[in-house]
Amino acid sequence: MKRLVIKIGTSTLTMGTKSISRGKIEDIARQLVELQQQGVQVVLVSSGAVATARQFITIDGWAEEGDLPSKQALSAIGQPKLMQIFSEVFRDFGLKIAQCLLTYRDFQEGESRTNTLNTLNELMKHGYIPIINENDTVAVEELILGDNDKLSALVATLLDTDQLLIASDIDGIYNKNPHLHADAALIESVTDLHQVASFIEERDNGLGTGGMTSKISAVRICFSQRIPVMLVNGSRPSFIIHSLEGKIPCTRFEPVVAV
Ligand SMILES: Nc1ncnc2c1ncn2[C@@H]1O[C@H](COP(=O)(O)OP(=O)(O)O)[C@@H](O)[C@H]1O
Ligand SMILES: N[C@@H](CCC(=O)OP(=O)(O)O)C(=O)O
Repeated sequence: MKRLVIKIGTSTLTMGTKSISRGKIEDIARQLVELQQQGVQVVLVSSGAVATARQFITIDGWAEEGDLPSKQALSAIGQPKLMQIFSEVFRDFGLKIAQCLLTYRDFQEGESRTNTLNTLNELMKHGYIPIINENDTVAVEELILGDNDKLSALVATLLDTDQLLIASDIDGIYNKNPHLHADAALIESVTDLHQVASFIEERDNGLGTGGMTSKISAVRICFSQRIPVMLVNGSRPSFIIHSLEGKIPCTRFEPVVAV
């Protein structure tokens, strides 16, 4: 594999708490060093701006506000602080990072798409890891949907990547929501998205709210360009390397290639 897009959600970065986990960012950095040594180019799509702001801002009422302008403002406050944490931790591992804030519009045919592609390619050519988030000041799609899953799929297709890896708070897709049914069984391999659509049963976890629905939509976008997707549990140590090596349970979405 030469190119890998990895989507890290708020629940992974916070390990389910209210603060960004430096330990988890170290875990990610350690794995990216290993991937770079194997010649893999990595792009991160990372959420966590709003959560980072909530960790630092104590203005009365604000941190708890759920309305869109408050979330946009929190994202603008938290994004540079989040990048500072990435920057400090990744520097200790010798990793070079860059920030790209994008919207869905930047992926439509035209100048923005070309500019985005050129920037990402140039960064990777020079060994920089692009860290992408939605530009929440000018677009609110992902703030409304509550995830960056679609954004990560758009990045994966733009870059014609070999694989998209989505880190979630769960090992993969089950035949029913395991938070609601103790006997739910993990589906390890999916080739037909119609087969799994009926397995989705959402519940709001209060952190990322995109749920399994947005993950399956992201897989659908990737399948349109025959890009495989792995859905893995970001709270597991070494979740990137171990899922790629088949050492931990996860769901692999493999597009069927016509013969
Ligand atoms: N069939 C299913 N299998 C697994 N998870 C499911 C299923 N249906 C709904 N879900 C929900 O999807 C959630 C994962 O998505 P999400 O809440 O967006 O987490 P994250 O932001 O960590 O990616 C699970 O915690 C679970 O509540
Ligand atoms: N772009 C915003 C929100 C995106 C978001 O909530 O995504 P996720 O944590 O993956 O469900 C942020 O960085 O906080």
